Amino acid sequence: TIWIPMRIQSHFKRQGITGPGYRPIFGNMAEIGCLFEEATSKPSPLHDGDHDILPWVAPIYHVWSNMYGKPFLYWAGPIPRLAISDPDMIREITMNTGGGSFDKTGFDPKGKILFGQGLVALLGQQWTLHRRILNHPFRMERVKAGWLPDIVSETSKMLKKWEERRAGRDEFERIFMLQEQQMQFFSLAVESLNIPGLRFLPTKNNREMWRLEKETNESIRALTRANNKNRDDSSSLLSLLMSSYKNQEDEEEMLTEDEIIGEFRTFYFTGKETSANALSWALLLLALNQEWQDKAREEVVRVIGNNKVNMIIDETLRLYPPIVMLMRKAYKDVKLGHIEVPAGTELYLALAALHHDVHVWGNDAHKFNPWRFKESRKHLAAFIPYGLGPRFCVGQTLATVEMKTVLAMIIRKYSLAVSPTYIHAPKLFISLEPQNGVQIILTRTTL
Ligand code: HEM
Repeated sequence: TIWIPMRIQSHFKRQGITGPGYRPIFGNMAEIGCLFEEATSKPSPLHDGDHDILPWVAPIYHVWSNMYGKPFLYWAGPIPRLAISDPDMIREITMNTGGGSFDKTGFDPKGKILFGQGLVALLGQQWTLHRRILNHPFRMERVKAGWLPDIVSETSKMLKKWEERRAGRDEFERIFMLQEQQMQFFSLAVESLNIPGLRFLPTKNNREMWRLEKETNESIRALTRANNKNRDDSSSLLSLLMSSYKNQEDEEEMLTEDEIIGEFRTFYFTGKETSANALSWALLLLALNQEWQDKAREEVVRVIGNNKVNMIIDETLRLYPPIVMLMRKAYKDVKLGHIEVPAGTELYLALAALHHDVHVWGNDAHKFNPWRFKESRKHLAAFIPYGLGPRFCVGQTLATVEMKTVLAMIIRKYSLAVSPTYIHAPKLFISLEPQNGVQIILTRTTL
């Protein structure tokens, strides 16, 4: 806790990389806590359509990169973290994830309570097996045949609810609600200091988390069993997860019931939070930019391709990426550009900083300008809301189809304006969310 971190710190210093100094045992955890608290205590201004969100959603990156330059080194307890936003380095790390030098960081056991033991958390052989199976339900043809009708009918129901202002609740909504409560506890646990063994003690919060976990698992188990009886709906995610697949050696591979529950919990979080928040940001940006709303509505009504809707979604994901940073770890001593990175260093890939980098995107980097996506990509790793390399988002096609459909259905029917009660406060909760929601005034279009 003293000698090794000091040695690593000097190793980086010799290469010109500095940062907030190491403090024994706790590293920079106290400063990180303060920076986040300060960031979330005040709303973010939204002057002249300026969406510079870094001070709010990645305050440690914003403050320390200005103080120490890029990249810089900070300490998660006794673990060194190198914070990076250089697209070449990010490409090298993400493309080579799982290849021996870099991989995801071992998953924080606290995360299990939210994600279950699903794809996001797995490494090595187990990840390869799950990913091979899970690629199937998310292919475009499956998304169109299996998910799109549900997306359309659920969105119609939502629009009807907006009109009728009433809410129903079935088993799926119950699981979402349980997961949302779990997220509050998860966030508290992540913000608090990592005391080994604390998560096993029957504290009030831990007991509540265990109860929620048990209830969620039971609800999913009930769904699985019901699905087992009624297997004609072969396109549902659950049925596809319960099917077997042939691997390259022509052997049958199948997930166990517990593995299915783990993946299902992963998807409740990864599938819902990210896309729902991205859609909220897209609605806000459209409400703030009438001219783009009109362009998109015209496109949707006349069914003339969907380039502008795509561009709007990409620009939303650039300005407000639901996943603000990716974490990796160097498992061997590696050379990253000109930097020698010792094994055990964690790599904080500052995705939001990359998306807002004026050197990559120009002086209007913080402005909403979907036109920028008309041109071909500047750099493979300049725009990576879904990640890059082998661990890129398995649900990307589903998310894109879902967001396009929902957005198109909303703007076809309503014109949007930001409510005067809206307070702009982007917050990194687990994904990037509007801290106080997005209040929008909907007016029925005459179309
Ligand atoms: C706007 C919506 C979404 C965004 C921005 C997003 C973003 C991401 C990103 C950045 C990663 C890579 C994480 C890393 O490299 O460490 C990822 C992975 C993942 N995403 Fe998404 N995602 C979205 C929607 C979805 C949906 C709809 C699903 C499923 C229903 C999903 C399931 C997953 C899973 C399971 C992984 C882990 C993949 C693996 O490790 O092999 N995501 N997502």
